[in-house]
Amino acid sequence: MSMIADFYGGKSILITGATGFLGKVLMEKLFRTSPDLRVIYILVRPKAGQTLQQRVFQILNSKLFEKVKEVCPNVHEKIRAISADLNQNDFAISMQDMQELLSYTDIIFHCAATVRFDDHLRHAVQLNVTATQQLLLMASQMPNLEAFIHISTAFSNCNLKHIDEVIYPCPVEPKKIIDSMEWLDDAIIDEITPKLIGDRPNTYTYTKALGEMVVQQESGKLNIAIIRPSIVGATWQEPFPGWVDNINGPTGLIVAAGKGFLRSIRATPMAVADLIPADIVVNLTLAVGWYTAVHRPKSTLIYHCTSGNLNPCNWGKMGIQVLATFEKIPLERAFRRPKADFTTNNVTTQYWNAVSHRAPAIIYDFYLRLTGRKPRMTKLMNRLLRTLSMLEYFINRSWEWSTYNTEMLMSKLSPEDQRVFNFDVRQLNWLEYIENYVLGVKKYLLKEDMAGIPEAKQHLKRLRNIHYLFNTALFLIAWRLLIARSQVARNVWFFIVSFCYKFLSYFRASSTLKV
Ligand SMILES: CCCCCCCCCCCCCCCCCCCCCC(=O)SCCNC(=O)CCNC(=O)[C@H](O)C(C)(C)COP(=O)(O)OP(=O)(O)OC[C@H]1O[C@@H](n2cnc3c(N)ncnc32)[C@H](O)[C@@H]1OP(=O)(O)O
Ligand SMILES: NC(=O)C1=CN([C@@H]2O[C@H](COP(=O)(O)OP(=O)(O)OC[C@H]3O[C@@H](n4cnc5c(N)ncnc54)[C@H](OP(=O)(O)O)[C@@H]3O)[C@@H](O)[C@H]2O)C=CC1
Repeated sequence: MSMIADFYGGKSILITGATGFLGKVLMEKLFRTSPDLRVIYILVRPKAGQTLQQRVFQILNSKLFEKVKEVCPNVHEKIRAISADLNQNDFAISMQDMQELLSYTDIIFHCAATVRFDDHLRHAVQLNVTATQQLLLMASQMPNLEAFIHISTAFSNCNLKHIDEVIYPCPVEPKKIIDSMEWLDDAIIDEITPKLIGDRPNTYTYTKALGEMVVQQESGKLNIAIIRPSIVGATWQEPFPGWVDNINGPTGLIVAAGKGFLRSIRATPMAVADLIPADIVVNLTLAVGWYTAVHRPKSTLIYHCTSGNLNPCNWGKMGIQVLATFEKIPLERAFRRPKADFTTNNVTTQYWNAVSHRAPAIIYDFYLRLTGRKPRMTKLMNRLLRTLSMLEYFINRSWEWSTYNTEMLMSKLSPEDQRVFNFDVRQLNWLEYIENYVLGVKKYLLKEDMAGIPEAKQHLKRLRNIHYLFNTALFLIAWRLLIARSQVARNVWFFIVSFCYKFLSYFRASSTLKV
C-alpha cells in the first residue's frame, strides 16, 4: 500500500496553474493514484474565448487523462474549477467560492506563474511575487491546511554557480519591489529593470527568487516547502512516455530542428543539459506534500529537482540524439532537412545565422511573393532567432545543485512509494528518454499521425534533391561569372575541360583496342 497515495485520499486539494504543463501532469497523477480524494479545486481564468467549463472539459478529455477515466470514472465531479485571475486583487474569486476554499482546503500546490523570460517586470512581479503573497495570506486563513507547496525554479539563483537548498536573499526586499510597482510608471520600470535583476538574465528568474523570499517571510505558522525543478521536459514514464503539450524550454527548439528551421545554435556541447522529466517533478511534489504535512519539518525545506549531479547529460549528446531520432521519424512538411550544429563563438554564430537562417527565409519569402502568397518565413525566423538569444544563457553554462533534501526524502519513502512516486533520476536512460521526447513532440504537441512517416521521408528526399539542384545551379552561376571576369579562372577552366577531353579520348581509344 502506498502511504502517499493513501494520504491524499479524502483530501481537498487546491492547485494554481492547473491548466499549465506541470499542473496538468500533477492533477492527472493525483486522480490516478488517489481516486478517493475529496476534490481538487483549480483556479482558472477564462482564456482564448473559452469558458472555465470548456477549458476543464478539454483537459479532462485529452489523451493525458485517458488512464484517469479508468480508475476514477467520476473525475468530472471531483474537479471544481473556480473562476480566478491571479493578476487581480483577491484573485477576483467570488465570496462564496472563497468561503468554500478557506473552509475545506487541506493542501495547496502553487504552480501558477508567468514563465516568459521577456515579461515586463510589473507583470512578472504581480504573478510571481504578489500573487504568491496573496495566496499565502489566504492559506493562513485556512483552518484545515496541512501543507503549502510552492513550485519555484532551480534557476531562481542562476547568478550563482553552486546552489544549495537554501533561500538566497535578493538585495532589494520583495515588499519594496511590490510597493514600487504600484506607483512607478512603465518607462521608469523599464529603466530600472536591468539594475534590479543584476546578474540574472531575465525578469522570470529574478521574480521567482523574490517569490521564494516572500514564501520565507510570510510563512508564519504555515507548513511550507519549496520545490525547484530545473528545465522541465516531456514525461519519462507516466502516464505514458513523451507527453508534452507546450513549446517552452527545449521543446520549441526540438520542433524548430525537426522542421528544418533551426540549423545552428550557439551552445556549449559539453555544458550540462539539466533537464528533468515532468513526471519526476510531479512525483517529488506529491512526496513533498505528504512529507511536509505528516512529518512537519521545523523549517521550510527546499528540494532541488535536478538531474545534473546524479545523472548528467550534456547538450551535445542531447542534440545528436534529437537529430538521430528525426532521421528515423521525421516531422511532416519540413521546411528543410533536419540538420543542425552547435557554434561556440559570436562570429560563427552571426555567419550561420545569416547563411543558414536568414538567407533561406528571404529566398523562400521571395518565392512565396512570386507565387502570389503572403511571405511569412522571415518573420518566423526572426522569432526563432529571438528565442535562441533568450535561451543562450542557459545552454552555455553549467550549474551544480545540491540535492541533500531530495535524497533525504527518497530514503524516507517505503519501497512501494519509491516505485509509485519514483523521482530517482539515476534510473533514467537519456537516449531512450530523448527519443520518446521527440516522438511525443510529434504525436502529442504537433498531433502528427505516425502513418504519415513514409510521406514525410519522401518529402525529405525531395528537399534533398532540391538542395543538390540549388547548390549545383548556384555553383554554375558563380563559376560562369568568374570565368567572364578572370583570366586565371578561364585558364583553370580550359585546363579542366582539355584534361577531361584527353581522358575521355584515351578511355575511348583503349576500350576500342580491347575489342
Ligand atoms: C547538434 C544540434 C542539434 C539541435 C537540436 C536542438 C534541440 C536540442 C537543443 C535544446 C536546447 C534547449 C534550451 C532550453 C533552455 C531552457 C532554459 C530554461 C531555464 C528555465 C526553466 C524555468 O524555470 S521556466 C520555464 C521555461 N520557460 C520558458 O521556456 C519560456 C521561454 N519562452 C519565452 O519566454 C517566450 O516564448 C520567448 C522566447 C520570449 C518568445 O516569445 P514570442 O512572443 O516571440 O513567442 P511566444 O512564446 O509568444 O509564441 C510564439 C508562437 O508559438 C505559439 N505558442 C505559444 N505557446 C504555445 C503552445 N503551448 N502550443 C502551441 N503553440 C504555442 C504562439 O501562439 C505563437 O504563435 P503565433 O505567432 O501564431 O500566435
Ligand atoms: N516548465 C519549466 O521548464 C519549469 C517550470 N517551473 C515552474 O513550474 C511552474 C509551472 O510551470 P509550467 O506548468 O511549465 O508553466 P505554464 O506556463 O505551462 O503554466 C502556467 C500556469 O499558470 C497559470 N496562470 C498564469 N497567469 C495566471 C493568472 N493571471 N491567473 C490564473 N492563472 C494564471 C496559467 O493559466 P492559463 O492556462 O490560464 O494561462 C497556467 O495554468 C511555474 O511556477 C514555473 O515557474 C520551474 C522550472 C522549470
